[in-house]
Amino acid sequence: MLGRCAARALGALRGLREGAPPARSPGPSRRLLSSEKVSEKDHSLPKPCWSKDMRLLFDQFMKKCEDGSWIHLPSYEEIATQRSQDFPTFIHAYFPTASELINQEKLSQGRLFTRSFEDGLGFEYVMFYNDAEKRIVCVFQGGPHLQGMPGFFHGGAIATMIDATVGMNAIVSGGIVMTANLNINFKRPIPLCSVVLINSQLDKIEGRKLLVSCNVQSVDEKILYTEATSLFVKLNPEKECDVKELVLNSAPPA
Ligand SMILES: CCCCC/C=C\C/C=C\CCCCCCCC(=O)SCCNC(=O)CCNC(=O)[C@H](O)C(C)(C)COP(=O)(O)OP(=O)(O)OC[C@H]1O[C@@H](n2cnc3c(N)ncnc32)[C@H](O)[C@@H]1OP(=O)(O)O
Repeated sequence: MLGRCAARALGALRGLREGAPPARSPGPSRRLLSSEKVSEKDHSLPKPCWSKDMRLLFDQFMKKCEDGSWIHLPSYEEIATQRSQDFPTFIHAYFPTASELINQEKLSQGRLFTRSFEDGLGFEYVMFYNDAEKRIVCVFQGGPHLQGMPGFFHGGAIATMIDATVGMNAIVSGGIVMTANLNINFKRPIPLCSVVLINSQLDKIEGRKLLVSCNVQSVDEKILYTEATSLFVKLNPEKECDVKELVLNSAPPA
């Protein structure tokens, strides 16, 4: 049985994408621009650009999902709740001072950074969650536009995927969190366009703080490329209940 946070985060991930209507149609505070083209594609499913290693690992983990011990996490270009009319309310509740600085039009163009590249050129990845072990494994295939030193991934690209993986682990365990601290040891350079496994583990929850660690390994687990520890902090707990209800429970329009 999934915990409340995990169930809600998974609901938010799947939410509006499975045929369910949005909480309310976009109102004056959240009009879609004509230039907006949001793909509804679940990017965590096999694509022609995925390598043999990536497909093999995807199949292996999907097999592990059959008994329910692992869960495949879908992934879209924007989080489901971002389209809700209530999203600006959500932003304001959590970031009362910063919300004035956010341009609503630009917000409506927001895309998840890791899903904003053309297929195969940037971040191709799929995550699997094990609730009993509080683990998330990310199978990551980086594309040629993530180059740093010629022939290798840019450290910032690796940091991004680590943040996304440990961040997802913290979200499913803690709800709405932000990265407070991320420490990375780059031990070996990662060859460009290779597939790696990012193994993350929730180590501890101390009040609002969640500590998550991870390593990045080659698919045969023989090379340890990177190790990281992170601290996530749950946001604004006093306001969490009502805002979470508002944003995450997508009630159909009356
Ligand atoms: C909307 C619905 C969501 C559903 C999601 C569903 C799907 C998601 C799909 C995709 C998501 C992909 C995942 C991506 C993850 C990426 C995450 C990020 O990159 S976040 C961006 C980078 N981070 C930031 O910008 C954060 C900036 N910092 C802050 O906003 C604040 O500092 C804070 C982290 C929020 C903490 O501030 P706050 O006032 O709330 O807390 P305190 O300062 O009082 O601290 C609390 C506690 O923590 C300790 N702390 C804080 N910071 C640090 C630190 N850097 N190092 C060590 N300790 C720290 C502090 O000492 C306090 O401790 P204690 O209570 O013991 O005193």
